Amino acid sequence: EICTTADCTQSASRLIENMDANVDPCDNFYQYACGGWLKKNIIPETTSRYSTFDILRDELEVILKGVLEKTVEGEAAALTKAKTLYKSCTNESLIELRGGSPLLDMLPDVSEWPIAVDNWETNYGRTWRLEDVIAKLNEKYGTLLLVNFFVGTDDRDSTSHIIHFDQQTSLGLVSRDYYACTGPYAEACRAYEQFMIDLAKLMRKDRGLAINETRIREEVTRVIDLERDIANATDTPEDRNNPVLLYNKMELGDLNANFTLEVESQLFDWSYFTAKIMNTVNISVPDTEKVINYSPNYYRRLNLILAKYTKRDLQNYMVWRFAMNMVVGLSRAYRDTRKAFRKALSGTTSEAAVWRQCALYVNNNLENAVGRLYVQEAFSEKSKELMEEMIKGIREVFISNLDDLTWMDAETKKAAEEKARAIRERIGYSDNIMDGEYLNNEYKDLSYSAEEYFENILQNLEYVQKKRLRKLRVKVNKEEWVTGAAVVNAFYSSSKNQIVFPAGILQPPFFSKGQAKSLNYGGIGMVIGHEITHGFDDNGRNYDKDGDLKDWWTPDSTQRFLELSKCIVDQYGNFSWDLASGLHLNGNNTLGENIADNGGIRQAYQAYKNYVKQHGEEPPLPGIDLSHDQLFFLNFAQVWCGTHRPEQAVNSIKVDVHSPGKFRVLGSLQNFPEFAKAFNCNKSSYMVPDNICRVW
Ligand SMILES: O=C(O)CCC(=O)N[C@@H](CC(=O)O)Cc1ccc(-c2cccc(Cl)c2)cc1
Ligand SMILES: [Zn+2]
Repeated sequence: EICTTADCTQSASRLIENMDANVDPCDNFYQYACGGWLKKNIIPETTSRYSTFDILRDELEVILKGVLEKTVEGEAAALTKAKTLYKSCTNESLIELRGGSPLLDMLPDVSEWPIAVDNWETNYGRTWRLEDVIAKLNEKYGTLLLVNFFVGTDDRDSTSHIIHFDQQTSLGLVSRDYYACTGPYAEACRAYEQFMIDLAKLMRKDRGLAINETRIREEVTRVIDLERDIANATDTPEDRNNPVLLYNKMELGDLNANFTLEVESQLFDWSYFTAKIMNTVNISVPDTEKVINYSPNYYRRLNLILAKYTKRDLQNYMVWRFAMNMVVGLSRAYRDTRKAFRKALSGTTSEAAVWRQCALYVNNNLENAVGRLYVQEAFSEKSKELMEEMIKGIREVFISNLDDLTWMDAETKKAAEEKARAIRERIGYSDNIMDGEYLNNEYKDLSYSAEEYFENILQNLEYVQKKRLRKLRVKVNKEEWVTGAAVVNAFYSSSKNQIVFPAGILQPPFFSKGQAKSLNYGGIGMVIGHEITHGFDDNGRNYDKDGDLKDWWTPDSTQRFLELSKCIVDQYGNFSWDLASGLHLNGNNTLGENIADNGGIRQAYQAYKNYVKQHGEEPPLPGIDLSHDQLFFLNFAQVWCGTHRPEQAVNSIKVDVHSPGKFRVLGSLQNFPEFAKAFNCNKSSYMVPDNICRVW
């Protein structure tokens, strides 16, 4: 009784197409699962990473294009706004006509870019204050530089918001390693420098100003030296992976006392700076205000750096960081200054189609309006209850697995179970987005012009910042979703102790109500287990069931957790990635994701076996001679059939907390004996290492 429904037929052919049955699954299961896909697919020139997962996102963008281009009479105002924003973004001829003016006209608002004007000292330098520029770029342009001020959830009181001072977390180049400018980073540095030179020249030309190439190069060199110093002043991700150590609570007034910052003998006034930002949302902040300082050492190092540079250098740097991101909203000449830089960082030789960029932009900025359009078009309600059943089963497996853990004592197990039971789930989309009133209210302060894309971008930048800053005196809304619905991804929030599965990921190969359960459990089941396990990874484990940073572990269980995690750090750190010129994965920075992957596969598989025990074996799939146990692993692996451009590989190995797909598949299967059993792999094969790692 082979299953010959459309779903079974389609999934069977997809599985067969992607695999390479000539490869021994015990030698290299990734090659076995994806060999067919790798033979058939070439990365498009417009993308830096191409995989089954990325193709789902590309397909989602096609759906967004359809719904954003469609005019619907009498629709909610919020939906029309999304379509207007999209139209302004795709209005290429008008954007071309406007050249660089939209950017050139607003630079005075941030005290101008010295490199692109004459007499900057006279017109701006004299009254210039570092606090003013950092504050303006923050509260109005969403550009957080030098002093990274933001309002966020209080780690130790997840119902409240609090002001945070952090190190600069965004750099012009990908990460601090790039500033070595040698080896794989040389081209990126060169292209970054040329990008700044070309933009400065273009702006001076458009302003009818003389161009002194030597002068420009000198200033550009100083800007990059400054940024390199800033990068080297930041704490590394390894230094920042323990949220307990990051949590330095103090009073605003203490910052002036303990963290001196001085520019050309001008003292940075932290209270004045905070007021400059918070006054824009009418919130007064006294010197006794409690704040969190995530990076005291960075601020101490920063002062030494500021002593080496002038106001002009700092201004050149800050406006550059803003301007470099704004060229995407301008004419071809301005976008072209960024081409070589984009190639050096991602490997792409051409921009994505404009409609794609615009669909992505509108979805990122109006996620609830676009989410509504997407859900109406592509989501089936039936998915919700099936997901609830799967989540229930996988949660139970996580909890029953606690009994097997010899390394955790009873007291900690009890707390772990309570936290697992307390995890709240969000599936598909928030009901709010289906309520026109709610949606219109969320976007009531936004109004777009179909002819002014650049101004629309500025409006969005300010809107997002003000919305965040206004939260300071407001309680955290734990019901709020941490993501839009039109998103191919899933999430765990440690402060909300919440797992989220947006509509966008509830589709094949992850999930389909008509596809075999073995495929659903190997797909979305794995993701469900992954998200649950995030609550217990090296970061999530520090938060209790209410999402507060509170230690619920006995010292002994903590000690054992760290020992077992070390096994995973070493295992993934041993993977060398050919696409990234042989660089090894960073076992520390990817630990949380690797723990989540290793937990997820185990929980999903066991939940599947429980399902089969209860409902009986499923009928075989047509044309593929594999058991459903084997199909579970095959579908699991095929999520990550894909490849990266070398530039992107170097980029992601530095900043992505996820290991590259191939190693996520290989690493988690090597640690899971049930895989070896399903494929009868013997002890000596690559997929069956001598010692395996296990945490959850
Ligand atoms: O876009 C990216 O590169 C990140 C995607 C990403 O991992 N998102 C996760 C978001 C998060 O981390 O909680 C959600 C997720 C997606 C796929 C898988 C999965 C499926 C099959 C096999 C393996 Cl080894 C892993 C596990 C988790
Ligand atoms: Zn994850």
